[in-house]
Amino acid sequence: MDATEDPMIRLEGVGKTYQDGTVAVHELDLDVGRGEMVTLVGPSGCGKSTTLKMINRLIEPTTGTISIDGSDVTDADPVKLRRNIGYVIQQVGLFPHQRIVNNVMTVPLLHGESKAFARERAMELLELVGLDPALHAERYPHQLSGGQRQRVGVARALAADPPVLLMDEPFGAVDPVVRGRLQEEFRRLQRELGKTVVMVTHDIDEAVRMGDRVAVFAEGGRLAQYDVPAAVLGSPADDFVADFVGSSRGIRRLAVTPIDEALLEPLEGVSAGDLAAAIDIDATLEEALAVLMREDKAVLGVRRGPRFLGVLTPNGIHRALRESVRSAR
Ligand SMILES: Nc1ncnc2c1ncn2[C@@H]1O[C@H](COP(=O)(O)OP(=O)(O)OP(=O)(O)O)[C@@H](O)[C@H]1O
Repeated sequence: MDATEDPMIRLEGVGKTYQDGTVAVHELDLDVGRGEMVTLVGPSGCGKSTTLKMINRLIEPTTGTISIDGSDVTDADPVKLRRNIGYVIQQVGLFPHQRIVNNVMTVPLLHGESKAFARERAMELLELVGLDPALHAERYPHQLSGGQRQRVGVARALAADPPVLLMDEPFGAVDPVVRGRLQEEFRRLQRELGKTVVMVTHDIDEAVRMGDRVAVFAEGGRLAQYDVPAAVLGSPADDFVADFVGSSRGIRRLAVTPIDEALLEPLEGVSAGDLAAAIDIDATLEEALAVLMREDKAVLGVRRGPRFLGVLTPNGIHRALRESVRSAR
């Protein structure tokens, strides 16, 4: 996919200066491809939320243009526009006195669907986001955990089947373990459904794990770098980005670097006691290392489906990291 050719979302020269003179976003150009997931990351106050809210016109830009699927958003009726863009925020904003199923049904009902259809759709969506409708549909929001409420928020945002989803720190309020699982599941769901997603986070780990591309914002709403995770980690555009991604970026790269078949070595000569269970070639180096550590082994088998391809050694992991730093430059 070439994200630049026919983007789903295009921001051109977009700026926002608030009435008190605060420049929240400065001359921003940003394209998001169809089906792409882009993360906006940066320190507090650098204009990430403002950028997101300009896309669905919760905030009007002072300069520049924003288009979705080729149409200028300023020409659209804001209410209609927002109905066609899913929006997930940290404090989900569920209606406290409505059952979970009714919370999700709201959106299809707003679109004029029948009650029966809306209910059926809500049940499907709850299942899709990993909540058992039989257990959770009839509960009230306060009877759910924070992570479960976040799932309901995602289900509700997906209810109108919008092509675009905007998410503002959607997993910020849940504990790290639940958060990791939600991130992983959401990413799978996003790929499966082919949604175009823009997600704000202040967490660089979350940004590089989840984004196809990462936009790093600096103070004053300046876009410091916009690139694939491996490039942001491997060759930061300037000192600000280098500092922001931090000194542990070598380690972070593990999460975004796939296992390359060229790194594998033959099985011959590896003693059975050193060999960990085989992992699929689609896994990342981080997952490979996790298996090695969990099983306390030195060498890892790698397969594609049922076919055994070879073994990955610590030496191979090291080479892969070096290679991915070089290719990101
Ligand atoms: N209504 C407003 N009036 C004036 N300044 C505002 C207003 N809303 C936001 N700002 C300022 O604009 C800048 C960008 O805010 P924004 O919320 O977009 O940042 P952010 O990157 O999302 O921050 P955080 O990570 O803390 O949520 C900040 O300096 C903020 O104080």
